[in-house]
Amino acid sequence: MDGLKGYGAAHNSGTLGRMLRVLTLDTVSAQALARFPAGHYRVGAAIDTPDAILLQAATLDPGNSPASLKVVGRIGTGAGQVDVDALSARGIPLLHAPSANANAVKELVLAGMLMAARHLPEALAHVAAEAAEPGFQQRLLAQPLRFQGSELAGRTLGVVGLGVVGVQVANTARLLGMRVLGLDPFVTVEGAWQLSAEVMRTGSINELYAGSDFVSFHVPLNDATRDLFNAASLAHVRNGVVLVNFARAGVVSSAAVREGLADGRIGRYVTDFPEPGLTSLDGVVTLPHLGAATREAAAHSAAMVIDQTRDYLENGNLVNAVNFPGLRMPREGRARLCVANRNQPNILGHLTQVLGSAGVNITQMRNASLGAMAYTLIDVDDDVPPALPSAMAAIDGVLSIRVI
Ligand SMILES: NC(=O)c1ccc[n+]([C@@H]2O[C@H](COP(=O)([O-])OP(=O)(O)OC[C@H]3O[C@@H](n4cnc5c(N)ncnc54)[C@H](O)[C@@H]3O)[C@@H](O)[C@H]2O)c1
Ligand SMILES: O=C(O)CC[C@@H](O)C(=O)O
Repeated sequence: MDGLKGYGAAHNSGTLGRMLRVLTLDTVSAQALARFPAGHYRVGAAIDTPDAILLQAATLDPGNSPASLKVVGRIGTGAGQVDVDALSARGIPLLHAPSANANAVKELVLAGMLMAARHLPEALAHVAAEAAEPGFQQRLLAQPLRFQGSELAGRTLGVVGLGVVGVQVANTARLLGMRVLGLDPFVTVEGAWQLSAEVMRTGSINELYAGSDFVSFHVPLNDATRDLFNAASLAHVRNGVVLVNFARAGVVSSAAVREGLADGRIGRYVTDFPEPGLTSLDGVVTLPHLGAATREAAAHSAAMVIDQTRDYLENGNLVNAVNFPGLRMPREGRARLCVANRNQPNILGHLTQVLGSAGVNITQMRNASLGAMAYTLIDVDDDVPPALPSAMAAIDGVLSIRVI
């Protein structure tokens, strides 16, 4: 049976009139879970027929998940181990917390720059090696300039990608007295508003390389950004540049890093992603993907995802979905219809026709699309007749429908 489009499955009449059920597949802090009001939600690791699933690293096979499921919240950034296409096909949004870890990443990027500028990995290794032998204090203190480094203030940082992390890195580097060059051909209005006016825009990535002592990458990995830094980039960098990569391993070509380190055009490569053939090289500082690994990022992320999950279940509002557009509408009227559908012609026409035929008057309506997916909120003045949701669910392209 296609329980997903049927009235009794994807349609959830009277969401607020009954206890909502949230299954947690990973540990979520009790403090964050307290954001679900106890009188209205049952939350736990052994909840059957859940309305929502919360997870962080757990794998979710949407094909095997319950018909009652209406939304999945991922405590983190991006889809993690979730099959997004399979969720989309069921009209189920996957919510995440894209900005919750930005401060954590920014702080570690700065730590990475300081590690490189002050030769901290070598200094720490030296202390550890010396400490095994007697008299180490005198020997260590007798060589104050052995690890002489340079300060960040006065140096130039190039930031590639001015999204939530890149903007924070750029702004904080300015506060530390660095000159900052930025590049992002697709910067959002929000990103531009957040960015310090003292960050200088560059016209091309090679111009950014040519002017920077440090280059930090903050772009997503996709076909356009794979090997964004490559062998040809080496011709443009300042001699001894420090490359910082907390984005994804594939954004910086490991072959180009090896070549640049060998002839000194790259002074250091600081990365959050261990890679065979790179991690053991002199000049490479590798962290084990620690960028977002703070208690604060986990707490912000859980709080954001829980609030968004509640807003979706209680009001149908969609905020930070990986697979559906954002859409919010203040509540009006007696009931709200929430329709997830494919982005194809005339679905709205069919929906309004079904409503009109049932004599139900629309108070207000909003629709938005993202790629192949669309989402529609319809507030109505009248009670929704019991047969109406199944009539809507039968429209070609409608993936799920709820009445709340
Ligand atoms: N190390 C970690 O733990 C960690 C944590 C969070 C994010 N990340 C990585 O960092 C990346 C950036 O994170 P974010 O939250 O700032 O993402 P974001 O989506 O807010 O920002 C990415 C920015 O890159 C820009 N961009 C895309 N293609 C570009 C190109 N070719 N040149 C220049 N700019 C380009 C986009 O316009 C956007 O502004 C993520 O995609 C992820 O891969 C890593
Ligand atoms: O949320 C996550 O799983 C990690 C997010 C972050 O570390 C990333 O690398 O994008």
